[in-house]
Amino acid sequence: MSDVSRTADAIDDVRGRIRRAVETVRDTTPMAQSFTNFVTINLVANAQLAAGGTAAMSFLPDDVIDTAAMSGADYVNVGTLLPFYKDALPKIARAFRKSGHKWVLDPVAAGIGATRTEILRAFRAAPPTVVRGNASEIIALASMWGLFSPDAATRPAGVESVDEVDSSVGPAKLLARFLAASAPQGEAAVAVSGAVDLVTDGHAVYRLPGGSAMMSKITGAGCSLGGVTATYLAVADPLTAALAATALYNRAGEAAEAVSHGPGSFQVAFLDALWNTTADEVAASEILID
Ligand SMILES: Nc1ncnc2c1ncn2[C@@H]1O[C@H](COP(=O)(O)OP(=O)(O)O)[C@@H](O)[C@H]1O
Ligand SMILES: Cc1ncsc1CCOP(=O)(O)O
Ligand SMILES: [Mg+2]
Repeated sequence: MSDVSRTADAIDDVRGRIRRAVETVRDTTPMAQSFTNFVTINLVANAQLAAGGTAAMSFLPDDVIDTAAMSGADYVNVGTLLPFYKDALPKIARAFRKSGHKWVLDPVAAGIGATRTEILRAFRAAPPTVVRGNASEIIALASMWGLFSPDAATRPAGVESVDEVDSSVGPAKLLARFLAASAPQGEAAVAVSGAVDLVTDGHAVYRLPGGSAMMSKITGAGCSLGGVTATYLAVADPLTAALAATALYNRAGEAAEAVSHGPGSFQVAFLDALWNTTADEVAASEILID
């Protein structure tokens, strides 16, 4: 078989898995619990509902750990931190590891602040199944876990990326391999968002163009993408979950841009589009494999 037909077969297989993940979420309404920031918590829950899942938000370790037993996967986002999170989050991560519970980490603003760095460093010993972030966050996390040495020009960012998605390919692959080697199921994924999104399982690199620049004019497009990735992770393998959520976001962003007039109406239209975009439309998304 030629390389071209092998790649075509691989893409067909990926498209089938994406379609099934989107349909299974809509058919089975899985719960994905979140421990997330105060800024965008409402959009995360609404996006999970619009994608077809259900949401549950909590910050208390005993509550999160008990609810995880009923949750297909969890979402942890370190965007806004409180002092007690320094103990709570590593405790929660260790409990997830012990029970083999799948979870998505969004390392918002990785590299900023001693408390955030301490929490993110602690996750190295009890790692997530999927990391989803912008390019700067992925580079910073891979660097603080000692998987990669950034050049002197790399600097910590706030919640917005200061790096191009392409500059995160190496760190994203190293991070995904580390996660897979630590995962009870032996599989993991890293998703990097931007104008052209990138998803990797540590071996293949998938690029997904599309979406809308308006997604960076509302707060929480990235956070809610992480929450919806957890919704798909409840029913699918990590790579499929990351690809399905990323592709759904790109199609929904385009649909919302076409009917909205600014950030306010864009957010409303975007939730409608998460609900209305079909599994076939998500699966037919342009996907380029390296
Ligand atoms: N310029 C852009 N063009 C198209 N889509 C974009 C653009 N910027 C961000 N997005 C989309 O917005 C969502 C959030 O990505 P991003 O803004 O990188 O996350 P974060 O908010 O965590 O920094 C993703 O679905 C991404 O594809
Ligand atoms: C503005 C802000 N500040 C702390 S968390 C947060 C939300 C970030 O959301 P996103 O990463 O989805 O843009
Ligand atoms: Mg973000």
